[in-house]
Amino acid sequence: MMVIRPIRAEDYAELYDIAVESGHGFTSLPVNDELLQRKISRSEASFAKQVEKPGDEGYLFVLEDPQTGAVLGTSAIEAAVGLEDAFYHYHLGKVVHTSRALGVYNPVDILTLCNDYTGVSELCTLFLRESSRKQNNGRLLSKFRFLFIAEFRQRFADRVIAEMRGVSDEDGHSPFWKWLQDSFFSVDFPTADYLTGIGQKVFIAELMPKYPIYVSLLSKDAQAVIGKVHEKTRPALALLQSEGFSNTGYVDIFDAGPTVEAKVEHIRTVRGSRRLQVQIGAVTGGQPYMVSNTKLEDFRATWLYLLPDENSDVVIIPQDCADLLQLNSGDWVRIARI
Ligand SMILES: CC(C)(COP(=O)(O)OP(=O)(O)OC[C@H]1O[C@@H](n2cnc3c(N)ncnc32)[C@H](O)[C@@H]1OP(=O)(O)O)[C@@H](O)C(=O)NCCC(=O)NCCSC(=O)CCC(=O)O
Ligand SMILES: NC(=[NH2+])NCCC[C@H](N)C(=O)O
Repeated sequence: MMVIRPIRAEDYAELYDIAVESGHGFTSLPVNDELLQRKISRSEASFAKQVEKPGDEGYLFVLEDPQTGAVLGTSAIEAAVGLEDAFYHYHLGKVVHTSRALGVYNPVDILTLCNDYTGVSELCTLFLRESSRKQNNGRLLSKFRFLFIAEFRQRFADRVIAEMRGVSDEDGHSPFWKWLQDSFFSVDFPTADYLTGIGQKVFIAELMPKYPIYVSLLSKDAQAVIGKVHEKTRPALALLQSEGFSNTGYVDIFDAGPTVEAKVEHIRTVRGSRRLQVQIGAVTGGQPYMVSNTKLEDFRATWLYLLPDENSDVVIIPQDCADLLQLNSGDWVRIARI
């Protein structure tokens, strides 16, 4: 059994290793000591804070192997984006150029710079170390966040997005950025992505093309990757799609990776989750479920086989799981199918 828990200061060295492993285009984990330290302390403060509505909180979790204490992956939720500084996207829209007299009808795609997602919650920083990409680790690391959101609903907005990493190669070359770089910026993609990750985003407003861009005027290579995800990000996208997330035309301004969104009330795990009271005992058979306790700073989640009764508010949890999630008989848990 693996366990999800809030990140702690002692996890710094492992978070640093994960930042290195996550590679180019992984905006939220730049390889920068001070920034990674700050991410941990901001997360600790967010879990400790009294919150009535979403603000500048960032909740960063890790997946731990309780047998060894090793940190196997990370997963995070930003309560509300774009409240401190502007949060940009391109929106892929259409205009129709038509002339009845000439019998011409030309629908064309355009990209428009916008801040439409200001104030929404964001899922981010999903990373599982290669050797742990097995069993339900990846599913748990992505989906437990919906148990947390359902449990602490007032801490999040009504809409949730995730920016999926777009196409770039091993050396950090992005076909979409290449076009922007040649025409408007002079820095390379890893530099632009790094500056964004450490919060130095002013250059975007200063240098980004302000007027809508006709997609047909971009290089063919740039056009080909609009709305496409990085090969290694396909499983992350599949997991969110299975929860009902979809793309409505918004793409990343640097690598044109798709942003997906869902209303909290429509997210499959949020809708299907149940709050039940714990009875400790043996479980044989059953179905795979995610389970979390209902604590904030001591939040814990895992997955295991359970046999919840549709008509009862009580669920039987085995002792080892109760220990892992810090549960006693009579405590409340939230469960959902994984
Ligand atoms: C995302 C994870 C954690 C997922 O873990 P695993 O790879 O073990 O997942 P998995 O269980 O094997 O696969 C999850 C689901 O994706 C499907 N799947 C696997 N490979 C696929 C592919 N090439 N194309 C389409 N679907 C694919 C599987 O069938 C499965 O669905 P079924 O179970 O239905 O069969 C990992 O791949 C990872 O760390 N990737 C690299 C980092 C990364 O790019 N992270 C996302 C950045 S973007 C971000 O962070 C924002 C998004 C977010 O926070 O959620
Ligand atoms: N299009 C992008 N590169 N967006 C960033 C993707 C990575 C991921 N959302 C993160 O937390 O960093």
